[in-house]
Amino acid sequence: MKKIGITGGIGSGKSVVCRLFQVLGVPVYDSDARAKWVMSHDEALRAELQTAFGAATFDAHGQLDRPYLARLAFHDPAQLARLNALVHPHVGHDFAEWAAKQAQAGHAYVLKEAALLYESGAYRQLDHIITVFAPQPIREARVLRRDPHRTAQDVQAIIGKQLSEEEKLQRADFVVYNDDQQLLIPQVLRLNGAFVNL
Ligand SMILES: CC(C)(COP(=O)(O)OP(=O)(O)OC[C@H]1O[C@@H](n2cnc3c(N)ncnc32)[C@H](O)[C@@H]1O)[C@@H](O)C(=O)NCCC(=O)NCCS
Ligand SMILES: Nc1ncnc2c1ncn2[C@@H]1O[C@H](COP(=O)(O)OP(=O)(O)OP(=O)(O)O)[C@@H](O)[C@H]1O
Repeated sequence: MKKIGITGGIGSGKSVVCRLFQVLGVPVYDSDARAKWVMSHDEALRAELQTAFGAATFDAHGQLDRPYLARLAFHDPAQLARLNALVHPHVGHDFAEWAAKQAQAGHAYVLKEAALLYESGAYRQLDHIITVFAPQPIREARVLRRDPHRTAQDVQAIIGKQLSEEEKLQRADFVVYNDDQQLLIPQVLRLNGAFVNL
């Protein structure tokens, strides 16, 4: 079973493209969602996060305070590096377990969706990488529509923490253009046809 990564900057449309693959029956691992899950449920990681970022990391109900962590991490490279170093290894193990189960179920390939496949080193666990590309002004407008709590500066700060689109395009094995010019479904169907025969 092939493990294929799918990445792209914030607002590029990774989740939308993954939903199309899911419609075709392809299992998709959502790294963002799983990162949040392990940060909330893994007791050792919770303790490490609290030590690193203080009592305010979890609210009075024990829930992860994401806006607090976002303020810390997306505006301070040292804090972000610390957060990544704590969380990414857990996501890597969680993905390996998940992928082993999918292999037993007989799937030809699975997708791992993550904003940070190259930055986190996760690409090393994968056979091929797809980059979803959209120009920055389109990405910013999409995120501001999707996340009303974020300002344009917030989105630009996050973009500044991610690898440039040029580098992602250069390193990718496959590209999906989600630039409001090219149709998505034919691109996904073409890739699916290629992946089942890899
Ligand atoms: C800092 C946190 C709590 C902020 O949560 P919040 O709900 O505000 O934002 P959300 O998770 O939806 O992220 C918004 C977008 O920011 C980008 N982003 C997320 N984490 C990172 C990161 N570590 N570095 C750069 N960009 C990131 C992604 O494009 C993401 O979709 C959260 O992003 C987090 O826990 N990040 C660390 C884990 C991680 O690296 N996840 C990404 C893939 S494994
Ligand atoms: N082709 C498109 N046409 C219209 N809206 C789109 C298109 N692609 C994505 N969107 C919208 O743009 C927003 C961002 O897309 P999506 O959440 O898939 O991005 P993402 O790459 O997963 O972002 P993030 O890194 O933040 O998780 C969503 O609200 C989505 O519905």
